[in-house]
Amino acid sequence: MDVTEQKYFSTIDFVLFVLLLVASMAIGLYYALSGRQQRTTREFLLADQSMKCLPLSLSLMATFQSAVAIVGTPAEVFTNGTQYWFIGCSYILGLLIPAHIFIPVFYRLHLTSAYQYLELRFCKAVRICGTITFIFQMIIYMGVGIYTPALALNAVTGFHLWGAVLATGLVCTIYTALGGLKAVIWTDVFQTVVMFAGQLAVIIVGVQQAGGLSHIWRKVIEGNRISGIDLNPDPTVRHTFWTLALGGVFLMLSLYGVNQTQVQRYLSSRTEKEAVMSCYMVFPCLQIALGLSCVMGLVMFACYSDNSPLDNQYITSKDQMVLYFIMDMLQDFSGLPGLFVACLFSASLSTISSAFSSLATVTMEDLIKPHYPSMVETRATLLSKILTFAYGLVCLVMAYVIHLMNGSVLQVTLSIFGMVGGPLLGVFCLGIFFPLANSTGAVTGLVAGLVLAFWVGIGGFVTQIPSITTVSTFLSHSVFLYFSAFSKPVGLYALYSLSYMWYSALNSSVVILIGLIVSLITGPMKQGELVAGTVYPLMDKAQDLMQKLLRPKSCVGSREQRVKWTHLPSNAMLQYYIDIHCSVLQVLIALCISVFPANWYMPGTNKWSCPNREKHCKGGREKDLSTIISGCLFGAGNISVTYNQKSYHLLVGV
Ligand SMILES: O=C(O)CCCC[C@@H]1SC[C@@H]2NC(=O)N[C@@H]21
Ligand code: NA
Repeated sequence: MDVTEQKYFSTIDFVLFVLLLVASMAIGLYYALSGRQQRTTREFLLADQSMKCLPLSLSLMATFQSAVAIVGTPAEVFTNGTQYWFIGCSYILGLLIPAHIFIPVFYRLHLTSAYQYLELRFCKAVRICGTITFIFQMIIYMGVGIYTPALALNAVTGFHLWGAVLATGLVCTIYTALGGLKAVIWTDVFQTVVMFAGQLAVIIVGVQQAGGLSHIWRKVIEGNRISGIDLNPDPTVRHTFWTLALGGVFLMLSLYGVNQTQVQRYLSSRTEKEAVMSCYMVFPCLQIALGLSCVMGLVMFACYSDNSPLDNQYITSKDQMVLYFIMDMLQDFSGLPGLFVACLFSASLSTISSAFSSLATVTMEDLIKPHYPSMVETRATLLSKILTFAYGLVCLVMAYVIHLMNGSVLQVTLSIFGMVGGPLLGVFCLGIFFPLANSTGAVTGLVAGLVLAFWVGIGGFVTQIPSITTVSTFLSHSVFLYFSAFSKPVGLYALYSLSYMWYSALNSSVVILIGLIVSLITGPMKQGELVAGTVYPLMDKAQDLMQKLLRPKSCVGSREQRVKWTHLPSNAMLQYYIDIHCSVLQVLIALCISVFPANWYMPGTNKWSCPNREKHCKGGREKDLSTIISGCLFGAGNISVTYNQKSYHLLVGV
């Protein structure tokens, strides 16, 4: 970044940033000194199982909303348009399945660590593999999480890079190590408020600075940044409706279904019902967070579409775009840059603190306690605190490693989730949905899934690097050039060019497939061998649901079966909630289809019609029959309200 363009922090900006760190530390210390001073592991690691659904839902959302999303999503929208916004469609199934399948299974087994489930269902080896895989995933993720905001801040305001990393890392480690999960959850709540406030303030002022909504809308339409629904089924296309809405479901399940950081929060809630409700309440929070960062990307595009700071070399990577936008457009509003930086670091702190506490929990519960069963509580808690501190230092080292890599932080992060979280999701699904799966199958599947994941993930990464350094990449590159002559990557290159949004789906499916095959070969589990409660009766539940749908009057299933599963939110409300969600989604999709210009994939003709880029395409906007049908299908939102056992269907055709 050239010196003339260097922007500096005003005093009030700096004060706001320091205030955030002090407030976070204060909340952490409050919980360290209040209550029973975090004396037992149940209190330190599970917040005494006293959490209510509101703070839980904000903490659940904050955990996987780090500076990566705050910086990476606007950069994604600025560069590629709003296609990424469709990942919001994956939040419905991505939260409903955890709420009604994973939470009931984990909560009723009274676990502390999600990986205890793997020992109950399979054996200790599977649990250890799962724990180590999780530790690996979260250490990398923490590195990205702590490095991203410091890098962005340094690049634009000259703020000392490692000073910011150290400040964040130390503050976070101290309040997490002292205050435990309760401190982490309440600081997450505070930091979520700062995150939303910061983004909203910047958008409001940014819209005004960019010349108002109508001007922004015109620039964005001209720049074709409002991407409609891209129904292209090709899995190698980076972002399509399918890679985001479907591939995204697997990504969400790996995070909100089986990731220890979230499972620990579900287990820290007072009752199972509170945990389910907190999962439901995450949905609007995630949609707001996604919407705010996408809108910020559009506002940025309206400001810089004709003179992008990337082109004039003011910044080196597109992930610095957001900070540049803040310092360039909002420089005169002293305090606003400071508020946004506080928002950025809130995102970072809330994620890293959650990662620390979950890492300390699994290390304690899965790797240490089994070897020292007679360890007294106070020593175990002290050890957990020391572990938290140790992970803090590991995180700083990881930040340096990330410093050496380069590339879009959002894509790197989601790829890591897919490569590591995907196989973990697979082994949990193998255990929960397939009673015949045995331990050999689980271990083989997990290892095979991880090997494939890294092969495809790194292969995909390598084949995208333009600079050819070693012979092997040279070979792969020249081979790639050879294949690309056919305009469609084939064989290995089809695998390498798979969209990173499919990694979670591919890897979890491979783990399940291999796990089942190996289990069948080595002798499947007998029904009697299963530990009660470790398998979700998918078939009976599906049968129940079908019967309920077909015969709404009669209450299906025997009394104890209904008791077993119906203490979740009452069926009527649940039914209502699900219907409203699906209907709203369908109407939304129909609106997108009918309102926004879209690239239509003409199945069978391998042709595209691109409506508002007349200059490029011949025939203007012709929509083929299948698209119209899909539009109507999506459009017919059927809002069915179930009220005291009678259901009223309101057919909304768009
Ligand atoms: O921001 C991060 O730290 C990670 C990137 C976002 C992770 C996924 S994307 C889908 C879901 N929505 C979120 O806000 N986070 C998760
Ligand atoms: Na966060």
